[in-house]
Amino acid sequence: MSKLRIAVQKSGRLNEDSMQILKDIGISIDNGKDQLKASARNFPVEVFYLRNGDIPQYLKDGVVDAAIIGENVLIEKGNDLKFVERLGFSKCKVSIAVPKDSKDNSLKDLNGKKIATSYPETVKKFLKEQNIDAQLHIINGSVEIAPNIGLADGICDIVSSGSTLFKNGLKEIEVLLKSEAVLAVSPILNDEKQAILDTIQFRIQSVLKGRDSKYVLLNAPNDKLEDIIALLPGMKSPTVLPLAQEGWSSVHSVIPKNDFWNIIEGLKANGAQGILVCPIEKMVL
Ligand SMILES: Nc1ncnc2c1ncn2[C@@H]1O[C@H](COP(=O)(O)OP(=O)(O)OP(=O)(O)O)[C@@H](O)[C@H]1O
Ligand SMILES: O=P(O)(O)OC[C@H]1O[C@H](OP(=O)(O)OP(=O)(O)O)[C@H](O)[C@@H]1O
Ligand SMILES: [Mg+2]
Repeated sequence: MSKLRIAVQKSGRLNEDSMQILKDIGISIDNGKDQLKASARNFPVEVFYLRNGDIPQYLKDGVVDAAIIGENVLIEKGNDLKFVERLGFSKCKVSIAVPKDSKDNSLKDLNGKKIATSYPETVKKFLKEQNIDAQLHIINGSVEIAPNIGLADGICDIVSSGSTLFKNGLKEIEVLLKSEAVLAVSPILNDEKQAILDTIQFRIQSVLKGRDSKYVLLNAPNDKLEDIIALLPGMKSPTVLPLAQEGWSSVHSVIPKNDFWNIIEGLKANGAQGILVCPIEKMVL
């Protein structure tokens, strides 16, 4: 039986969350130190530990079948490579920034200027679309230092918290794209491997839905049940069970994590008591 070869970043910002998601979908890997390849014990998967920046080429060549990779790198080096799932971690932007006291305040001010970047293809495409003619200076790291040492007028690099820009006295003037870790796939996948990928994708979706939701249990006075139920979406609708105490019910439901506090405050305002909130490990619809 064939195995699906999945690439993950060997070390760096994506590694830990990538290994965690594989673990959460039930793929156990014996991860020996300095091992570049490992087989899962309980699933037809082989994991390859590679540099994030090298992964697009391996996908194109069919050397690996799938990969957990930053979307920004896929855009820069992936040409027509597709991804099948956004994974919700390593969120960042790719932005253009200039010294904060510079008179350049918008993209058009960079006409005829020099931009340092590790993302030349992304920047070239963007500048062309925007009709800006700037020169690129390609460097692999510490891009934010370039304007301070007279290497360039501006930079284009990853921005997350913004602290690297701040520390180097830079201001963001344009966001080219937003990125997060994605599950990318090789265009060369046979049916057997596609079936393994489908199973992995289904499991990942169950884990991600679980992470985005909370399970809520509460006691509700029966005369307020209608209002309380109206606040709770549930998977189909909330479960309502009578309590031993007359006039009260127990209500169970699933709520989206990002609306959590609003819903809880609404429940309390409608007389809900003993509200319990539990994490959901996996959610299979
Ligand atoms: N500060 C950040 N906050 C959030 N995500 C980030 C940040 N920096 C990088 N990323 C994301 O994580 C990915 C990996 O970044 P990291 O710095 O670990 O590796 P790298 O040096 O770009 O790659 P390689 O594995 O090729 O050495 C980036 O491509 C981007 O998608
Ligand atoms: O907005 P911030 O939260 O400051 O994050 C942005 C910084 O993070 C990344 O660098 P990293 O720390 O990965 O170092 P690297 O350049 O060696 O990859 C990126 O290249 C930026 O420099
Ligand atoms: Mg980095």
